[in-house]
Amino acid sequence: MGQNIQWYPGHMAKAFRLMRENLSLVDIVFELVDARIPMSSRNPEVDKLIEKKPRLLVMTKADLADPKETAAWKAHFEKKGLAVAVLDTRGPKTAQYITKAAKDVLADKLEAQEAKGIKDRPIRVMLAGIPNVGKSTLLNHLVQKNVAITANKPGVTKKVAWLKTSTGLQILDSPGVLWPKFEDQKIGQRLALTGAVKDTIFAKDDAALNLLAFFRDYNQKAIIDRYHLNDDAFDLSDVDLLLAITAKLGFKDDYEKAAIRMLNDLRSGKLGRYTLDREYD
Ligand SMILES: Nc1nc2c(ncn2[C@@H]2O[C@H](COP(=O)(O)OP(=O)(O)OP(=O)(O)O)[C@@H](O)[C@H]2O)c(=O)[nH]1
Repeated sequence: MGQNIQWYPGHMAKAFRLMRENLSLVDIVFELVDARIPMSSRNPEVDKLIEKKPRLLVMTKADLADPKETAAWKAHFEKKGLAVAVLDTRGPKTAQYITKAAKDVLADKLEAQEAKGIKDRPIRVMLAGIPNVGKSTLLNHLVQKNVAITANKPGVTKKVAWLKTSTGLQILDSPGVLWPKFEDQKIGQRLALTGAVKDTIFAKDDAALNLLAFFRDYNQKAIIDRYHLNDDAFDLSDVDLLLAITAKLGFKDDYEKAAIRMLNDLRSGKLGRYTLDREYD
């Protein structure tokens, strides 16, 4: 994985096909979404793709998101019938927590297996999500000892690699990469602010102006404190505010440099916890 991917219809069709092929091999899909953008980081096609396969919606990066909003989103998804796990992926209890959540989703199936005398069969999992949502981090965290086991994929000679967790899961070595919804401008802006899409697609100063517009409604104090501005700084327009911050940072009139600093501050949590998606559809 690594670099963010630019999506074209051909890429999308291929990613879709790869996921669909592997779907029959697993018991459950972990659909990862970024807790700061639980709607914007979801793929519109995912319901159609996963269909009736058991699913756990995993909200990653919860340590960066606003806890009140995360709770509201969790309740919203649960109301729609989805099982939800909320994570700081790097937390010490991740493996136990996520395993229990998966077992809860599969409770009926596991009970039926037990009635037939099948015990301790591993639960096979596919991770799926848009770039940068935390798929590799979760995988690495779950699989502490890198024990890869391979098995023949039915019907094809290609081997499938499974990674074992200490908690009885087997995770498909290659996560499903889903594409975000670039078409909607508002969603594109939020993907850019959280770093989910390549920086080069967006003008940094536009992104910084979006950031300021968001904090104008959300939390002016976070900006005022971080950049040592006057209490009435938000009387300025977003553009003048960006210039004021540029000057405060000592960058003279290089507002692009200031914009980069602000985006880094936002993404690393230096402007506090925040959730950009706040309308529940
Ligand atoms: N703060 C925080 N950072 C996280 C969390 N999960 C992942 N990250 C960070 O997010 C970045 C992206 O994580 P990856 O695991 O590479 O994401 P990915 O989905 O595999 O990304 P692609 O390879 O682009 O598909 C990394 O810098 C991680 O350290 C989390 O729960 N909290």
